[in-house]
Amino acid sequence: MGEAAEEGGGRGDEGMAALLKWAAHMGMSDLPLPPPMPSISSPVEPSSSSSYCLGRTLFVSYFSEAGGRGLAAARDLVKGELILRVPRKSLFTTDSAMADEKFASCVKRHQHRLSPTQMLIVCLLAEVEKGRRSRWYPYLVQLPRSYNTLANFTRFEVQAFQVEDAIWVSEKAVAMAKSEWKEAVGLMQDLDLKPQLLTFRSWLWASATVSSRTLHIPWDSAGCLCPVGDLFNYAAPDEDSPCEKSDSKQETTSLSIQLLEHSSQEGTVHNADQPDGFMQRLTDGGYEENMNSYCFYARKRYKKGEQVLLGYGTYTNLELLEHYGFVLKENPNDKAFIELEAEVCTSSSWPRDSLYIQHDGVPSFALLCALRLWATPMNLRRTVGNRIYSGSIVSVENEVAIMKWLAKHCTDILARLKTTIGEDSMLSSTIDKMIDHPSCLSSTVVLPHMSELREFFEAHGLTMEVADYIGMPVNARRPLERWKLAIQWRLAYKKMLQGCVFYCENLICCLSSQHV
Ligand SMILES: C[S@@+](CC[C@H](N)C(=O)[O-])C[C@H]1O[C@@H](n2cnc3c(N)ncnc32)[C@H](O)[C@@H]1O
Repeated sequence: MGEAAEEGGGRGDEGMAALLKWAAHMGMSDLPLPPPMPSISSPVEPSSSSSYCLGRTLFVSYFSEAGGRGLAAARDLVKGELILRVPRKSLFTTDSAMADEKFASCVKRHQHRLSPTQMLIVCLLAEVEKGRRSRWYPYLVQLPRSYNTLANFTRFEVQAFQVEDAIWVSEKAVAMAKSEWKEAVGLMQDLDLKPQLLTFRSWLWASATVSSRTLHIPWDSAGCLCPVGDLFNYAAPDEDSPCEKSDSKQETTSLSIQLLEHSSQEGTVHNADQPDGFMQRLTDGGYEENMNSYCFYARKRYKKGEQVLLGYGTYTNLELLEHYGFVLKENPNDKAFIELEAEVCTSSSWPRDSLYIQHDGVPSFALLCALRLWATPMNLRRTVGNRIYSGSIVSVENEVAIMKWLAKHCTDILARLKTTIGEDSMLSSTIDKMIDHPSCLSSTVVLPHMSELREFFEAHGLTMEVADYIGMPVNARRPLERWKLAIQWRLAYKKMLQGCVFYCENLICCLSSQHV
């Protein structure tokens, strides 16, 4: 997308200022209700202090450690208060594009063959083609130019995951993107889109835009693109928030903000029991029919200048990578799936996806139950079944046996993976240096990683020697970033397994001393 912004950057200050001016014109506001008179409104206006300011509440800023470009609090914010309202007319949906009759009649001929998400992707590409004629032009030019979602990973980058499960998920994401593109090409040709927009590359861009930026709306399962509202970066949902613990995700919307359970006329609900004076909301955003707008609320207190974050949903690191193109260093919802003997899975009725190691190294409840049952002699399983399902251990012997088995199993898996935790950490910081200082390669390269580095260069048609001499090519930045993401992912995976070994060894120690 020639004119779109670099992720986290933008087409300079002017582009962002133009977007915010456009947002003000479209009626975006930090006020709960549309003001009665335009003259006394407080729209999202570039203020005199900063052209990046949205009304009195938010401003666009850059956060190198959490998401790049994002939104910050322009004043102290109270938990639960409305911070941004985006009117329906500025949301980009399939419906918006279908307002054009010629476009709509062409699309309808293909509609039954394409999913709602494919339709939205086509609509986005058609809107991009309009260039300056598009109503959303100031928004479209601020979209990232490229993404690091899984479907963009090359063969080398996919192999860098090392773990079979992750490789399989990535290959599936790449294959899915290709087949969805092939299904949609006929419609795009009928719409007479420019050849440049018919390519798989353009499709990947548009589908990653939809995957990483859409919000849930009740009338279209593909969701909507929400200008300015999609500048909020992600923080994992708080562990104490009841609905955010839920595993359920919106299938097709990516910033999967569930609908607000209720909303008052003013958009905030007073509740004397809450320290902040606001009813605790179940979510931090949603489409509100009575406001005819997408509304965003502060999920917690924010100090002036702090980044304001949104909980898109509960995701593992692999899911974050698949849909959004990033991983969290500390992700309380991350999970490590390990190979299990068929009998472990069949010995209990727990679904396979509930058998995993948690981010802190502790085996999931279901995994513990399944292992306890598996380690119980067949003829006793029925007798102890109830105890196991209520979370109790069967016996010290049984518990020690499964802990020993699990610790050994994790150790064996770690030993089979090509690199160690230490090597991955070093490689990750080497890549950081290569990204930051592409011209001084030889001083940044650390010897243990020569073979993987060599493979990286070969995958990009370079030799180490040439790259060392001329430095990293500028266009290697994105591949380096994706490679680093794969390494960060496998590092987090290995740490979970190592954490599990520690957990098991500790428990064995405790149980053995108690038993004695
Ligand atoms: C809805 S957009 C948020 C705004 C985005 N930073 C921008 O510049 O347009 C979601 C994207 O922001 C980035 N992002 C959001 N939260 C992040 C986080 N906690 N860490 C790293 N990247 C994040 C990811 O690239 C993700 O796909």
